[in-house]
Amino acid sequence: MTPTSAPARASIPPIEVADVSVVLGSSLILDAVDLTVRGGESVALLGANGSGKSTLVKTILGLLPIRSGAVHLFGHDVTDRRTVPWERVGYVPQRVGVASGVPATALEVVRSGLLSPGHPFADRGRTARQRALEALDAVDLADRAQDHVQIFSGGQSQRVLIARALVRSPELLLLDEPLAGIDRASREALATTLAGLRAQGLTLLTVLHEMGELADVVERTVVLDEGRVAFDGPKQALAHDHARHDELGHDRLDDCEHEHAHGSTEPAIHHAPVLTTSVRQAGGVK
Ligand SMILES: Nc1ncnc2c1ncn2[C@@H]1O[C@H](COP(=O)(O)OP(=O)(O)OP(=O)(O)O)[C@@H](O)[C@H]1O
Repeated sequence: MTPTSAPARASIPPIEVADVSVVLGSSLILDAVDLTVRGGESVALLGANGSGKSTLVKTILGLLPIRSGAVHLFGHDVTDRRTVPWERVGYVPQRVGVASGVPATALEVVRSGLLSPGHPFADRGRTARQRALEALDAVDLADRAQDHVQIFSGGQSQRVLIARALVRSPELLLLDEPLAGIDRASREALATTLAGLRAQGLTLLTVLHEMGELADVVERTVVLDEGRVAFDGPKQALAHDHARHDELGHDRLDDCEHEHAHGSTEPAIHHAPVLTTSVRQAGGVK
């Protein structure tokens, strides 16, 4: 097999979701979803509860059966798991409690990110330790390496999970609701961490309920609505749409839980707004 050349590698999108439908139980959860994320992009995946965000992320990772369409990670079909370069992909699941009753230090949790099928001892040795310390340093927790994760706050736990995802130096990071349930200071620390990763060229796909502190880290937003892509475009276009709430009236915004004062001229970027026809037609929807 001819090795892929560097320019060809660079032009292959980290994520390519083409016309993907997913059925779980007897329900169509994803309906003909298209999503291409190019190298170095930072994309927020927004949508109301149950719109299919986590399902899409798990589908991208090849964890759920695809009814139709195809998902490629770095050009490799995810249904053929053995061919996918998983070391180039990091995943931070929806917070599952980093401690989970297991007495482990932050360093041990992060080292466990080096384990993979066929490499049962990859977390051992000096190099593994060094890599784990570097990953903890990237989330500003190197000084807490020997602390037990049971005593960590929600935000610190989230950063440990990010460090675990970073320990294999991935080029693509998928994060499922990293801001959920953590205090403001931790959210700001996370935003700083992700901004730093983005500056290093990492590709980011982040599931969010609202952009909040991550607004500056995101350049493009994709909104799911009942399993379909309802919007895909620059975050500014979505902010503009949301700022029109007052003109539209709340009967069009029955999914709105945002906190900004209506009547404010400040555009706010939140979770899945009910999109207006104008934005759908303005080229935001693909
Ligand atoms: N294994 C499953 N079997 C059947 N239905 C499922 C399964 N997993 C998820 N669903 C359903 O799929 C829909 C989408 O769920 P998903 O978790 O992807 O939504 P989400 O947008 O991530 O929501 P949230 O913001 O609440 O996390 C929901 O209606 C959910 O109940």
